[in-house]
Formats: sequence, C-alpha cells, structure tokens
Amino acid sequence: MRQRGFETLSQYKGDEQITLPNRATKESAGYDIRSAVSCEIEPNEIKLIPTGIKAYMLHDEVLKIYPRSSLAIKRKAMLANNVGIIDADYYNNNQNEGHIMIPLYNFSNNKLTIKKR
Ligand SMILES: O=c1ccn([C@H]2C[C@H](O)[C@@H](COP(=O)(O)OP(=O)(O)OP(=O)(O)O)O2)c(=O)[nH]1
Repeated sequence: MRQRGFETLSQYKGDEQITLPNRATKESAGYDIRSAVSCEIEPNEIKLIPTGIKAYMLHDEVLKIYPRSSLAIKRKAMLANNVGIIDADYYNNNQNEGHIMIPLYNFSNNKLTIKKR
C-alpha cells in the first residue's frame, strides 16, 4: 500500500485532467507541481494558484513546498509565504478536500503569465 502520494481533486477529474506532480529526473530532490489554470499575475500582486491536487501522507508527516530557483531568477516571482506547509490532516478536509494552493508573488514590473501544464 502506498503511504504517501498525490491525487487529483474531484472537481478536476474528467474533462479537466491534470498532471500529478513528478520528479523531473530520477534523482530530483522534489516533485514539480503544476498550475491547474492559466492566468496572469499583475506586478506586485499575490495570486493564489490552484493546483488541482491533494496529497496524502502518514499522520506524522508534512509536505513542504519550495520554489524552483528558476521561479525567481527567470520569472521574478516567489512564494508569498516562502515555504508552503501542507499538514497531513489537510487531505480530504471538509472545506476544500485538501486542495493545495500556491500563493505566488510577482515582484517584477511586468505582468507574469502562468500556464496550465
Ligand atoms: O502554500 C500553502 C500553504 C498551506 N496550504 C494549505 C495546507 C495547510 O495544511 C493549510 C494550512 O496551512 P498553514 O497551517 O500554513 O496555515 P495557517 O497560516 O495556520 O492558516 P489556517 O488558519 O488556514 O490554518 O493550508 C496550501 O494549500 N498552500
């Protein structure tokens, strides 16, 4: 039995099929998480980006979300909360089923285009 992993949120199943996070290479330290929508972030704006995924894990575990370095260097954006902490009991919670959201801050002077992947 798998002890930890990602699942697609109910509302994104079917037509809006999304790609679950995966390692870019065999030994990548983390899993790349994608945006479930295409959108734009204005300069100096923080936008909550839906991922369409939830994560299950053991009760004493935590999922941490860090930015890829290219996010700051190439896109001039960052995680508004620096590190996202996903609690084990966030999975399947009654409010939003455990939907992982990414608060992105555009610190550039230009509009940032986010593409659904
Ligand atoms: O980048 C993030 C950070 C958190 N969360 C979700 C998962 C986490 O389990 C929940 C609560 O996060 P946290 O404990 O960091 O939030 P808080 O500041 O304590 O606020 P809350 O009052 O919502 O618990 O929000 C995300 O989807 N993305």
